[in-house]
Amino acid sequence: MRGLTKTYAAPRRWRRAGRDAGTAPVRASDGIALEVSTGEIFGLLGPNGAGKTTLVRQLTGLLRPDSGSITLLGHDLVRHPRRAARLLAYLGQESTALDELTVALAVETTARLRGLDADAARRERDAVLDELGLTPLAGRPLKKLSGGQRRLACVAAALTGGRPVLVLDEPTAGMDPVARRAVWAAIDRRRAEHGTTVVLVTHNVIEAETVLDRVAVLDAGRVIACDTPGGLKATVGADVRLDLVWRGEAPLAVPEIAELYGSAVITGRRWTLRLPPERARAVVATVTEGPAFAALDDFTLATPSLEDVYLALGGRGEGLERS
Ligand SMILES: Nc1ncnc2c1ncn2[C@@H]1O[C@H](COP(=O)(O)OP(=O)(O)OP(=O)(O)O)[C@@H](O)[C@H]1O
Repeated sequence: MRGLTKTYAAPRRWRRAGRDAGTAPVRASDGIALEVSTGEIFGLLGPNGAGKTTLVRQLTGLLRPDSGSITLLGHDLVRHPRRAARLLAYLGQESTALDELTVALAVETTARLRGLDADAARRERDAVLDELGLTPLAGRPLKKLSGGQRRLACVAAALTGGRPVLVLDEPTAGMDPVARRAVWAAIDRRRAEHGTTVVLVTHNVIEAETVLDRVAVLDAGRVIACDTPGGLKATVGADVRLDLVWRGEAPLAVPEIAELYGSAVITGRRWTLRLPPERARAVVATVTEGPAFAALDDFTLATPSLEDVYLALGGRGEGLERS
């Protein structure tokens, strides 16, 4: 992608009414340039409204950019947007098209639509349902599943047909940890066995750190950083994060604790501190004995995460998931 821009006009009826709120056009892609290599698991990370879905809808040929170019496996997708459907599998945020079908039929039909013959489609259906732990739900209509189960069935459909590129918009949203891990493993396996390229939108920092080769951090339609998770983390330096959760009031009578008061980010009973490792060790020694320990409910010490990178780059951390 080169120089991609997309501006959403304010709805005409709002402009006519001359309302102030929401009448400004929104530049949802603001000169985006990204190169994703074959076989890469590439992530788009950012809070609500950062422009991730707008970007993947352009990549999948569903939304025309105002300017810029997109080349996918040698095809110009701005000039020929329909070619995207033959090259990639797209899992959008909402997938209601398959709702009336059973899980098995949804997967099998998708495989057939992607050109597999009847036998191959059935074999692939059985394999992917097994891989994602969906076999017990195979006969249930999607509309009668829980949100997480339905999402998992949609992932199963997206994985069928052996498309060389997968574009997945928050594939694990609403899933429990077992389902999430099954999805991450299935994605990883396709990359290892078939060199599949994956573009994955996520709010989930753990997902980003676990499965992504590289990640682009988006904010207000721009790429504000792009690197491996490790490379991004190295940019925030060696400080570690210490979270202290007090049972009630913080023990400010302990001088070492009172000293930290000014530099802590306080959320209810939780103090979050960013400290050099040496200093963090000294604070841990203080809080694990005497009156400070008596006042302590819980603590965690962690090396920098992508969340820290995101905050250091000026992103708003509240949109990110940490589980
Ligand atoms: N059809 C539309 N018309 C007008 N504005 C839109 C439209 N779709 C999105 N926007 C605006 O464009 C910006 C980017 O939206 P987009 O859906 O791409 O964000 P996102 O990063 O995918 O967010 P989320 O994490 O909530 O899915 C937002 O400010 C949004 O309000």
